[in-house]
Amino acid sequence: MAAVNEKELAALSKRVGKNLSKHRFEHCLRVSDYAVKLAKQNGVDVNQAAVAGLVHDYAKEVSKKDFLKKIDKSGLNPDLKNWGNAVWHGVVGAEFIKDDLGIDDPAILQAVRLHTTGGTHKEMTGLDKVVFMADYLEEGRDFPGVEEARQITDKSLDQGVFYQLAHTLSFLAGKEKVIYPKTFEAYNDWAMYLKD
Ligand SMILES: Nc1ncnc2c1ncn2[C@@H]1O[C@H](COP(=O)(O)OP(=O)(O)O)[C@@H](O)[C@H]1O
Repeated sequence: MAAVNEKELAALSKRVGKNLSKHRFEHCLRVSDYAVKLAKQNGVDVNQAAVAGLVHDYAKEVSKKDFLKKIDKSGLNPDLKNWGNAVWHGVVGAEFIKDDLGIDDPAILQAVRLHTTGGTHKEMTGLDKVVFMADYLEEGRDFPGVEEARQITDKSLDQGVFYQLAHTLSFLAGKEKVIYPKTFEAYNDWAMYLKD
């Protein structure tokens, strides 16, 4: 991707901020910063990391009605309609980012699509992993184990991805929540990949 200068990033940031509450926007700014840090550590394009981190939750506050409309308009799999905001804001959110913000870099859009669910080790690019982990580890996060997760990720981005998948599955199951199957598939794939 062409380099994004400070001015372009500031303009994008303003547009993202208009679509989000203050606390959500501040999370996006921190995810962007953490994504840049992880990108530098892992030889990933820093511009793409900054932009993908900034926009990853752009659609987080979109209404159910507008998500359902977008699924139809963008020709996405109608099965998505059976899910909710947790899945939509990434998978369908990428369509809002393309249509409203004019971001058409497929690498950035994919990182947004995968930022909640993760994906298999073959599917996830360095950028996808950086954004997935930055969302989990940004400086405002304070769940038990976050420091351990940061240390693991500093040593190995792949181990960080696996840690997050395992802990998110266990967290959601502990709360008896519905879990999007892609995350199970991703977990099994990473377990086989890293443990063999
Ligand atoms: N595989 C999954 N299936 C269903 N819900 C999930 C899954 N993974 C995460 N979630 C939940 O979706 C919500 C959004 O998560 P996430 O996208 O990681 O946060 P953010 O909104 O900061 O980007 C959280 O409540 C999280 O617990």
